[in-house]
Amino acid sequence: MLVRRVPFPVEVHVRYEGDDDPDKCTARKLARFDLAELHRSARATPSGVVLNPHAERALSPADRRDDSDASGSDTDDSATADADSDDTDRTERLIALDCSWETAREEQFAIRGRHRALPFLVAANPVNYGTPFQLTTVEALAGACCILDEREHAERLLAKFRWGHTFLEVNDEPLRRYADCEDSSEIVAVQEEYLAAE
Ligand SMILES: C[S@@+](CC[C@H](N)C(=O)[O-])C[C@H]1O[C@@H](n2cnc3c(N)ncnc32)[C@H](O)[C@@H]1O
Repeated sequence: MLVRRVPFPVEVHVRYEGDDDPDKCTARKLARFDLAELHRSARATPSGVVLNPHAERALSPADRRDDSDASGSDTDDSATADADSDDTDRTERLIALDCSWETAREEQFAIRGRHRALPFLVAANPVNYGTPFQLTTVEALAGACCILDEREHAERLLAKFRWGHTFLEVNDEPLRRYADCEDSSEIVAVQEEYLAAE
């Protein structure tokens, strides 16, 4: 099957819980620079690709295919899946939930959209440096942009953080390999290699 990838812009949205240290909050900083829109309730948050570490399906380039078969091959896995997404809307929306890791339980992610977990990537922020999977909001959004072939957008987001470029450096190889994958199952196979080497 021919898969056509069309470059189209990514909108960055954050469901902002506000229970984390505001001075260290990466989502607030993104919003200050107009790089993300914060939403105070799930209801006010638009639907899109929800970055959810509890999701069963891994984010993959298939999540932005301009291909009507893509929804059949990589369907929504969440009870909160978007029922009213508009196929003609060419803007991909990435949604993160900014809250403290202590409160980031599964039920917190009751946000409309296609829920996706990020594959193995390590944090580069000073608080969790070197920890796999537990990324800050900006790292998660930037990682997702790279997987969706929007590396420049990732660089724009991370440029506001002193340590931002380190995230792309330490994850350079996996991010490039993930971006070359076809779908979620390929991503998981690549991820296995990194997990085995841990
Ligand atoms: C729990 S919050 C912590 C935010 C932190 N206080 C900050 O200032 O950036 C991080 C958010 O990034 C996204 N995220 C982080 N790691 C992820 C992963 N492995 N898979 C999917 N999403 C992830 C989720 O939306 C998650 O709720």
